Amino acid sequence: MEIDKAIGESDDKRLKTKYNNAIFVIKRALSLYSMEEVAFSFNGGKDSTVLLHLLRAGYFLHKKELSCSNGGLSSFPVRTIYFESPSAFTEINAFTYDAAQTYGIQLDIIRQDFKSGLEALLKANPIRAIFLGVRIGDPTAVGQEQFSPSSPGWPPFMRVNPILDWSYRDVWAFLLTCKVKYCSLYDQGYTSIGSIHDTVPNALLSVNDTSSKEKFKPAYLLSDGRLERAGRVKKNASTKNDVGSDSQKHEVLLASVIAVGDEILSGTVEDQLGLSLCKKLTSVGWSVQQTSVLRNDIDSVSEEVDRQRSICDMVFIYGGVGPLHSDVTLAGVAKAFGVRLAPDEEFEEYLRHLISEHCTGDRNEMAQLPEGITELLHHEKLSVPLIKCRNVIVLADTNTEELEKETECMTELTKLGGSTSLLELYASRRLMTSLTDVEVAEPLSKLGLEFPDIYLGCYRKSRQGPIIICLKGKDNARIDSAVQALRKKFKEGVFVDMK
Ligand SMILES: Cc1cc2nc3c(=O)[nH]c(=O)nc-3n(C[C@H](O)[C@H](O)[C@H](O)COP(=O)(O)O)c2cc1C
Ligand SMILES: Nc1ncnc2c1ncn2[C@@H]1O[C@H](COP(=O)(O)OP(=O)(O)OP(=O)(O)O)[C@@H](O)[C@H]1O
Ligand SMILES: [Mg+2]
Repeated sequence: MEIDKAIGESDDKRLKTKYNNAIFVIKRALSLYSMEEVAFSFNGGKDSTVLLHLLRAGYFLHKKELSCSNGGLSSFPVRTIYFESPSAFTEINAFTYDAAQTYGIQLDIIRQDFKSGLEALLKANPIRAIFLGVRIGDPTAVGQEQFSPSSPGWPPFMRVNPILDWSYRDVWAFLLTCKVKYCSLYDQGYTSIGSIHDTVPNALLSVNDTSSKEKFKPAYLLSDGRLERAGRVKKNASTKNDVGSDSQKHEVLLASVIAVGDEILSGTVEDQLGLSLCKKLTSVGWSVQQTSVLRNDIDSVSEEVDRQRSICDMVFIYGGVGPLHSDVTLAGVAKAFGVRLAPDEEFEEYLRHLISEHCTGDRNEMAQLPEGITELLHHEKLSVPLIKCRNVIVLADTNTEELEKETECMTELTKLGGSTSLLELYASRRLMTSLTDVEVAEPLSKLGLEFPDIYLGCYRKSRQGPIIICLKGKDNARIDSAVQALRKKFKEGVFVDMK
């Protein structure tokens, strides 16, 4: 078996030890569970590529011990699952499919989020253990051991993590020693690969080059493995420029509003907060790009937050914040940023004042916030500070009065020169006209070209009713000039100012 041979012939003692330990875990799992009861979660990343070859070797050695191996390994009998996502890199997809073909893997493609996909998988198959390429430095590895039952709220299975104790260096030592193929992105400076929305090449591997295109060294040259996730950042400017070129032009900030609540989806509760928030954001000149309602489910939250934070300036999320089992919003936000939830002493102090007598146990679950990315924004009118995780604001409101107060404070914090533009104030004006849409269409689009920095919106309240034109921009003077220019295009008096 070529993998076992390559490691056997290597002089790297550390790698040999790591390999032997991982093989031990794999053989143990293969003797505890039958072939039908195990699965391998493979995603084409470097860690799962390591695991693929360890499993091939481990299976071979396991069979050999049972003396039923004929010495070869033409197909790989462990059920292999791949959660394919539209936001995966094409190179990752291509490598995953390619590896499956090369090593005779029957790949089960799942196009659902992890949790729902696993639920369906376990319902249809007798799977009891799943091999994962999780390593101790991963945010999701916290608290895990080589054999760890799935977390509460997840379908029941054993997570088997044979390379839990492997370092970044061990991973590359293995892949290079065994001379196995890995995804091409790792040769282009990517060191840990998430979705296309949150992954860029690791700047620590950047090569200064005179040509205009930035070049990167391969991943195995990263000297400090602790920084492997340095490329897991929001593609801040570039993503937003790509998707929201409109917003750049109009200089209007883009917002996304996310509600979390099974009861909203089932129609049990009417979502008033979303409506109020959209009104408030629009009134201060923001453009709400999308509103969405999600289930109380960590993966649903993290996937949506991940998507929205890359295309909007600010994401506002509410619902699912608190101590209940269904309160998964903060965990979802943490996961979207690839960090863990960790106790926040400052926040805990506020909560202690607020709910001290209701606190049970020695740990306040509500005081766990996304680690390293959370900023607490204080305002004297708020009993608990606002939670801001980069460009995601987590609102703890339960009704519109609370929301009103919180958004007021956000606006004030900005006026006072707060750390970030939260609800930056914009100028806006609305005009009403009884002209037909055909009459206003062309002059309006010309106006848009003359005033690219002004957002122009149009709507009518009924099919026959008057048309309302909204102008939004950074200052009143610019809006006034645009209104004047519009008026000049028509007879006097056809546009009436609205309050
Ligand atoms: C097969 C499988 C099982 C998982 N089981 C759990 C689990 O029990 N608990 C949990 O919190 N996350 C679980 N996850 C989610 C992972 O912890 C993690 O979010 C995922 O691997 C994505 O990592 P990334 O965001 O760094 O790409 C599981 C994922 C997969 C693919
Ligand atoms: N989309 C997916 N489909 C199947 N398994 C997955 C998926 N995403 C993650 N996993 C499992 O979780 C493990 C950890 O994921 P993680 O992203 O940390 O590592 P990786 O993708 O193997 O390597 P890298 O850190 O370079 O991205 C993977 O090795 C794999 O077992
Ligand atoms: Mg990955």
